[in-house]
Amino acid sequence: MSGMTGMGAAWRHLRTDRSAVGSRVDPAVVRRVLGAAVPHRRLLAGFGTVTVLDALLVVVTPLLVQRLVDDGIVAGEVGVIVWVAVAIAGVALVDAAFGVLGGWLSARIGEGLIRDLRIQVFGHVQRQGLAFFTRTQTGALVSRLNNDVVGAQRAFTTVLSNVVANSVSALVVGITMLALSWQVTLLCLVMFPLLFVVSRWVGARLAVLTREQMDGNADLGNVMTERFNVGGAMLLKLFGRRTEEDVNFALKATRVRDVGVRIALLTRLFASVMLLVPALATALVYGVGGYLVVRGELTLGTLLALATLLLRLLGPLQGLSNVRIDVMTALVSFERVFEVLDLPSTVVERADAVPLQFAAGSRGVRLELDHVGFAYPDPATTTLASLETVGGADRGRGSEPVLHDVTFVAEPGETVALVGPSGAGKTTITHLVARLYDVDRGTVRVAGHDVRAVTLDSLEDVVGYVTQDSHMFHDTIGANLRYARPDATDEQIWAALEAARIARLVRSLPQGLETVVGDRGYRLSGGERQRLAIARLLLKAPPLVVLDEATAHLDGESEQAVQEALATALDGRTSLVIAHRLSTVRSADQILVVDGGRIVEAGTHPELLARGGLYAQLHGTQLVDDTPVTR
Ligand SMILES: Nc1ncnc2c1ncn2[C@@H]1O[C@H](COP(=O)(O)OP(=O)(O)OP(=O)(O)O)[C@@H](O)[C@H]1O
Repeated sequence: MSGMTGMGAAWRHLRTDRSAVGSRVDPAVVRRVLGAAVPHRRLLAGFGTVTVLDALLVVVTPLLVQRLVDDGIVAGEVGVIVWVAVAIAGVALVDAAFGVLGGWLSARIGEGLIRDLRIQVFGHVQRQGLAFFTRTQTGALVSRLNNDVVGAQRAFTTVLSNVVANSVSALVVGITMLALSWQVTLLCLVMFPLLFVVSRWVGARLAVLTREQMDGNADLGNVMTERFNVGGAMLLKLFGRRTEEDVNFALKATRVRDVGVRIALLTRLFASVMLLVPALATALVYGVGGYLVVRGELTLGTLLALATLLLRLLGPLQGLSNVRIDVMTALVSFERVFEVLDLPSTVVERADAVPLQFAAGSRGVRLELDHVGFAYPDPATTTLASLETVGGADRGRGSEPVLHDVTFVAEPGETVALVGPSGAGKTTITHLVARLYDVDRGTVRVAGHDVRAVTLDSLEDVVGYVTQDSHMFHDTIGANLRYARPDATDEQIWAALEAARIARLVRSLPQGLETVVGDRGYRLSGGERQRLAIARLLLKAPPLVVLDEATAHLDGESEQAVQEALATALDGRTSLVIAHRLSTVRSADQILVVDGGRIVEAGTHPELLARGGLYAQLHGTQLVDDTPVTR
């Protein structure tokens, strides 16, 4: 460690984004960072000790060289030569051992810190309300979880080793050199300011270029991720924009190339200066020192020791000149992580929340919406601007109310169908049932309890959702199903698959339950995916089911399979269904017609038809006639 290359360390600093340096050190952030380090204090103490001892070793070898030359070679004492040479080897061994030990300790501290921060951020993000995820760009969030957390860790251990090791080394080397020959030392030190001037100049320019390069690369990355997925690629093909896309991409790639070339040029310049200054200083040491040796004012050994020490001063001095950048960069990374940790969730479990109780095996639970009013939360409160998908132009503007005075009751075991024009608020109503969002006015009650008064886990156990595009993780069919019920036996899983009319397909797959599905796995058709989601729901067996019926036309056979599976899933449960099919509304106990966020009509199919209102209009245009032609 003591032989650290000044060049590598200096270069890393130059590439550091200096935008952080202008900001102020926030004592609160510093306190939190220290708090995060507390669990690792023993390792930190060990790391500090090893670093200091290692830094002290920097001067030992040059001093041994002095003895070797003066007392051994010049004096013709072979014994001394052997003794000192062995000692030099010993120091090298100890140095190497300290290097390994220090590296291990710093990795333990750093990786431990990453682990702690990752677990905290993951847990916190998981508990965010749905509003957070509708606004947040997944890439930006994942990068925050990966890069910033790693950045915080790296900066933290860098600051530690930089400040401690470099201060001790610079101090010890400086004092030793002065003690050996203050004249030569002062003369050499005159050269060093030149190094700082150049490195600052290059650093300032590189900071700007580095940022440009990062932005440029991120830009390229975004273009690719947005277009190289099924949705984006489809859009590209449907609108025939290939040539424009090529040109746009080429422009961005050119920008990245130009910045890259300029960075390379500055790098070479910097490298040359970094080599030149010590070389000139060495020339000075040998020139002036050699003269002093001839005049008998300096021994040959001392001259050689000075020359060696000089080179060992470079790295620590360079490192110390960048301590502020290191500290600020570390704090900025930490701040960005803390920013995510401090974002409050829109849906929070009350401290006095109780588990939602319902009689096991009951025919569903009662669902009641009581004068519910709702507006989607203001984007400013749901996510961080830096994590948003859109420009955030609507931040802070608040949202218009989407639901007004919505009141209805679904008795245990009843099916309530929601129908209405697009954008009327049907999906929004379903979101309020499992508290994906909180109401602004009125109350949502499940089994007689206000959903805000019960624990989120117990509420999630009671309510099951099957959406049009139910998500499957990139995992096996078995694992996806067990997500609903980890202790399910294979028999129970097959029973659920059977009931969801998908068992035959799973059996026909070569790997059966072990078949990997999801984004990058086996391509399930719309109908298959929905039936698998129904099987998952059946395993969970919630007494209240929220269902968004498929609007897409499936082929006759899957259509019938999905309908049968749904009939099984809803049987004996309370259900709230966004209905798109005639068969569903006909069999529903109650149909609610939603328009402009209000329930404008309610009743059974014949009642509403007879009324001749909005339902009668929608009936002909919006509902898929899937009733078998038996009449
Ligand atoms: N996450 C959201 N943030 C802000 N506004 C939203 C959000 N989701 C939906 N809206 C708005 O709320 C209103 C109701 O939307 P909702 O999705 O509930 O309608 P819907 O009846 O289910 O429509 P569709 O049948 O087309 O799915 C719409 O004006 C919509 O733009």
